[in-house]
Amino acid sequence: MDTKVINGNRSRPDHPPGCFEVVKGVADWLLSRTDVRPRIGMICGTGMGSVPGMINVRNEFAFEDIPHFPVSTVKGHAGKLILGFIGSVPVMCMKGRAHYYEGYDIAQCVLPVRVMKECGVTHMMISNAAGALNENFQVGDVMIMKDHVNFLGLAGVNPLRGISDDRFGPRFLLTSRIYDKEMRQMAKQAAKELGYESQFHEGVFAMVGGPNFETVAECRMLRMMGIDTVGMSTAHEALAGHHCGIKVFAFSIVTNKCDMEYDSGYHISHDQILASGFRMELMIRMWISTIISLLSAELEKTKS
Ligand SMILES: O=P(O)(O)O[C@@H]1C[C@H](O)[C@@H](CO)O1
Ligand SMILES: Nc1nc2[nH]cnc2c(=O)[nH]1
Repeated sequence: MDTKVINGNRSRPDHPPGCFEVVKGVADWLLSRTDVRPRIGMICGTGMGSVPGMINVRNEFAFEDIPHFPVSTVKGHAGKLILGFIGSVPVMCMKGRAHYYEGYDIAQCVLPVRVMKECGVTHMMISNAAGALNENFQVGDVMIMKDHVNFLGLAGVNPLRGISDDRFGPRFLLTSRIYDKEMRQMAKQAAKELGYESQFHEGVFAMVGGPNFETVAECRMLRMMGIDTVGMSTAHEALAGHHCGIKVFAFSIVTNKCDMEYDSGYHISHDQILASGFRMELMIRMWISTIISLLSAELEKTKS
């Protein structure tokens, strides 16, 4: 059998999803088709639809045309990878994502993050649509993630599971500062400059597996744990990014409140979530554009 030795471990013969050789191969495939050498990576979930519109596009690829890339099957997730510039900043932007609940292995879900790193990305912005557990949050608000509870990761559904390859990062990863402090600071400054402060919060996100929305008892449990928003993406991507040394910034777009009462009659649907996200697109676009202006000065300092 044709096996390969990586760091003293014997890998499966078929190159498991997300192994270094596959990631490097995808990065080389992309870099040979573009002149853009990206510094900022973006994963645009629901509500971030207008952000790719800010990009001076050089190259655009459908996820299904990129070797090994997980393809999104969810309404509202366009499934395009864009390379180009926002101002003078070279970016690699995913318009949509593939979620774990769509049936992918968790390592396949984070393959794009590791590809970003191999393409030169140093800073990443990740968004999700989320339900608000914090009673002070309103639909239309944004929560900057200062931390997360990764229910999948805690249960072992973790992109760091399996053979440890030092070319990505360490076997045992410290995650107590997973969300970059300077980027969070810039995001808060940008919200202040734009006069959006009252709609912006900082808090704790929980990633659950989905695709169902939570029961009332689950919502109550999450809130008791000190969690502010809940969604079906992001934590695994942040983990993979932090693991390979990318500075990670992430936020929740509050598209609905979570149902805390049995007789509330409150109804949540994916279409409502898309509609809420759509209404926030302009504000998000202005905010992201301001953050990138603030970040570009820092990127200049570390230009190779
Ligand atoms: O990719 P995100 O997290 O923004 O997608 C949202 C959250 C769920 O996957 C789904 C629920 O409507 O859309
Ligand atoms: N799990 C979960 N994901 C969401 N995405 C958008 N809203 C929600 C929600 O209420 N729960």
